[in-house]
Amino acid sequence: MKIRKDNIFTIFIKVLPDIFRGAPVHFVYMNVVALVYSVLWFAIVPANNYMFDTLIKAIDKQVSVNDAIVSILIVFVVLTTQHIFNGLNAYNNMYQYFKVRGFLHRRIHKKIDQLTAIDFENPNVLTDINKSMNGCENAMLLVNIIMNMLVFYIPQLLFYSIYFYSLNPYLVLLVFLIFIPQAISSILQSKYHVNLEQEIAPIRRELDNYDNCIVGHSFLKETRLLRVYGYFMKLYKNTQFILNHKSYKVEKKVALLRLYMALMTMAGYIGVLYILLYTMLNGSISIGSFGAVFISLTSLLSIIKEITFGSFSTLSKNFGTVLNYMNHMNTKVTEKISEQEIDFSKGIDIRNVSFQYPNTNTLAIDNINLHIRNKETIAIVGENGAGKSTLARLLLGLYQPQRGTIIMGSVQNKADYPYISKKNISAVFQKYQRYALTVEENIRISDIKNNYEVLRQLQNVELDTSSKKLPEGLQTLLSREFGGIDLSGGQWQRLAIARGLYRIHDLIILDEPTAAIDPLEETKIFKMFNDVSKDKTAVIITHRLGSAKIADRIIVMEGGRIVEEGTHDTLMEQKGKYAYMFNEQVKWYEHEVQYEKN
Ligand SMILES: Nc1ncnc2c1ncn2[C@@H]1O[C@H](COP(=O)(O)OP(=O)(O)OP(=O)(O)O)[C@@H](O)[C@H]1O
Repeated sequence: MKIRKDNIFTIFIKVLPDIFRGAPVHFVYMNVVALVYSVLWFAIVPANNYMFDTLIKAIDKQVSVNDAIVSILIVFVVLTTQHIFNGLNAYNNMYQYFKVRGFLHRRIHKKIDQLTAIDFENPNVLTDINKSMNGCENAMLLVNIIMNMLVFYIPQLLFYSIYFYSLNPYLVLLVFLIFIPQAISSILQSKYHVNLEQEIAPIRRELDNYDNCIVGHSFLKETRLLRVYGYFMKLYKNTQFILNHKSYKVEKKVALLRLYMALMTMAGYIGVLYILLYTMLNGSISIGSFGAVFISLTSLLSIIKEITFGSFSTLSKNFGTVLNYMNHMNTKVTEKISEQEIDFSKGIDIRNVSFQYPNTNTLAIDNINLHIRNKETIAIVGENGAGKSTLARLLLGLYQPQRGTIIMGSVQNKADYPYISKKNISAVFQKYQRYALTVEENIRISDIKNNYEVLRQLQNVELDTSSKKLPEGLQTLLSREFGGIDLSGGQWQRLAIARGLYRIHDLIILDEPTAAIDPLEETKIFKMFNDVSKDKTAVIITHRLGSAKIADRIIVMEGGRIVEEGTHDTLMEQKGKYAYMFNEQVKWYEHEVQYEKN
């Protein structure tokens, strides 16, 4: 749900509970301190008034020197207490900022966790996430600024108004005339900045992407080797130019607006001084009152400036990102039913399943029908882009098919069916993750509470755990960035497979996790995998057809469809696509062996 029509105050009401919940006691304490500070801030005006009048009377000997000293002391005490509360205020703001920021970040992460895998294939969702991270801190700022208005600035204006009214009612009118142009300016600025934020958020994400390509650790080796620094730098510069150009245009408009409004404020200021002088000269107010008001005018003007140029301008600049935060928190998430154990005794039924990625116009999976028997090992083969990984993700329930149903026991995966986390499913992906954790944590990450046989899984995948390779055994940290060691690509893949096997499962999917392992080793791993998965349902996706032979059945995919299926022998007899691909691979290996011999 996109929030479009909200204004600063309705958004304030909506985000207030979030900010309050982040640090409730502190929120109350902070605002009480700000209110007391507000009273003290104003108290200097009557204190000055009293001091000036007493000093003038002391010169005329109407009061004693002691009275004069007391009047100065009063000003001194008010000023000192003001400073103390100012410090308290600053400290409170800082403390509350860190506490609430942590709380809001956790909320955003929780929300992201509720999104489904397919949401992440949608660029708009990625943009929203990026924008909401900016927005959450600004949501905090928005609440703090408005609360500050309510407990500090508005009481100030009220005190000043009463005081000025008591001197001359016209003074109040003029003060508000100073304020109005500033308020109009702030509303307009807010509008400009909201529009700007909506426009530049995708550009900023693009810029971050190029930035990552230039300085990101994972890109470094490839970008250095390919010498593409210049290429990305050019893209970065162009995008930055567009971003800056759009921002400059809006900032220029805002600067002009502020200039006009500042001129109007100055006119009002001169008006107030004129009335004051006139009122003093006709004897309606004392010299002390004139002095106190004259000094307080500077203070009042700084308050109005702070409200409009400072607080309101910050608010208006960042208002757009707060809307993004709200939009993200209001994103409709697929209804999630807590974890369930799936009954695979009747196998898996894939019925008329079709699937299309967001923002594409072709089907990645095109009307697939397949029954996978319980404890069967299926190999899925096919050329790049045939739909193998997409089918795997549908089986895992990461994506929901737009048409058709996948039935696993009592659970169905189909459009608009509630999302269910599955307890007894495991997988190893093509792009598995390399966690900067210890070896043991890398394996146990999905089930950290239980201590199954980590070592056995490492032996299964034949990962060398000797002290030469892993100086601290299972507790060896795998990350150079944090002072640990790194593994080779093949070793990381073995570790990822061990992680997949470690998770208790009845269905396991290996989506080509063996690309960095040589063909002979891969066959060995698949044989081992076949042994340990005898009583499990297993799906293996591979490009090396020699490895597919170990499966009970081979599925050949092309253009999102199943074009052949059977055992290795029956498929070879059919002399179709599989036989062709297999023979081509054999020829290639024979050629490689011959080449090695020569
Ligand atoms: N995130 C995505 N967004 C849009 N289209 C996608 C996305 N991922 C895959 N596709 C498209 O869906 C089709 C199937 O892709 P898929 O990754 O399932 O193929 P595959 O058989 O696993 O390929 P490979 O062997 O190269 O891994 C392809 O046409 C691909 O371009």
